[in-house]
Amino acid sequence: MEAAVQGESAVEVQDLVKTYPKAEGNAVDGVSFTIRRGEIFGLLGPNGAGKTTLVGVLTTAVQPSSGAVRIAGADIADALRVKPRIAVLPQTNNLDRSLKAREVLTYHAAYHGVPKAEREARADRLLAELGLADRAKEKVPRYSGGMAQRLMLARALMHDPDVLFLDEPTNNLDPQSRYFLWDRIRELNERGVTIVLTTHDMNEAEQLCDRVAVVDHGKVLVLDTPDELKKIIPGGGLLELHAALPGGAPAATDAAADGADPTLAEGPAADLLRRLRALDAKQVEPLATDGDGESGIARFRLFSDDAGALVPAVIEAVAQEGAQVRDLRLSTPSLEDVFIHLTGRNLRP
Ligand SMILES: Nc1ncnc2c1ncn2[C@@H]1O[C@H](COP(=O)(O)OP(=O)(O)OP(=O)(O)O)[C@@H](O)[C@H]1O
Repeated sequence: MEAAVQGESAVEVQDLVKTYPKAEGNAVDGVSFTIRRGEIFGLLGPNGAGKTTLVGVLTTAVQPSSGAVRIAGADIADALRVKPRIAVLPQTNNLDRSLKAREVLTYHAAYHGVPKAEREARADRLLAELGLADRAKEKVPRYSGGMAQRLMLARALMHDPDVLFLDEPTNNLDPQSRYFLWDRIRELNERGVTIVLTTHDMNEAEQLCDRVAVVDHGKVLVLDTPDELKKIIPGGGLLELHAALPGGAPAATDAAADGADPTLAEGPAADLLRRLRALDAKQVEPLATDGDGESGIARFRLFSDDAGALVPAVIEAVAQEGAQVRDLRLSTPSLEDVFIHLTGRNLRP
């Protein structure tokens, strides 16, 4: 290994910009950050935020417009040096359907110049580790979606990369396959592989990632550990209220779901929201409402350092509106709360 590889940084991104021809604005808009060697790094962002473009640049698939990127010490412009250091687990199955599973692995390693004895041994080890040993001689089309995903992960590891990019790796997997993949990702990381994980699954990011970057409109909005990011939310505690409204008609919170200011709307949900906002919480948020108009259930979240202390006043506010408490839960903000807090609720194109 070269000296640079042994340094602290697996990925260094400086002032990176990517502008697509004829596009409005930059898909990646002046981004700088560092991914440390040996960490599991999460990339979160709404659709169109720029994650795919960013990962495309980091994996040499997309040409940057300006800025600098180094992967394991090598300049991204030097693809011949970068490519052997990285591997990508794509979101869609791009396995060669004419091959048997084990051939997928050995051919890939041969392409990367791994000596024969080593690639044979590595293929057997990876097939065993990924639970595919007894299906190694089957052709790719006979593989289920979950098996294909594991085979693609094995393929990605055949040339022993320093940095592994995973693009929504558990999208469309059943819970068993998801947990299995999470365990393998952790094991790989313990063996020293740096992982860059793009995901829309906030729980996955929270479970796996040492640090997370939230990207939107081509910029990194925040970058920190999941625990630190949760401190962004005003108030360290969360109280979630579900209340059955008098006469249903939860118009106010429907309006909120569309991005309108619910305080402008009329109706029992808006009245209750106003009462809750008068309490000693740092922030009160209406959520989308369940209901059939007859018995609408309005849902609210109150953020406060001491959310438990709000319980009596919340119950009283509900009673004063002639509503009924259906559920009242205390918790701490999740990464999803942070994500919504930073990127909003509006649908992206
Ligand atoms: N080849 C392209 N040509 C022009 N514009 C593009 C191209 N690829 C992406 N874009 C635009 O660049 C912006 C960022 O897109 P990108 O696919 O990188 O976002 P993303 O965060 O990966 O989204 P998703 O979560 O939906 O995959 C979007 O506005 C998108 O429309």
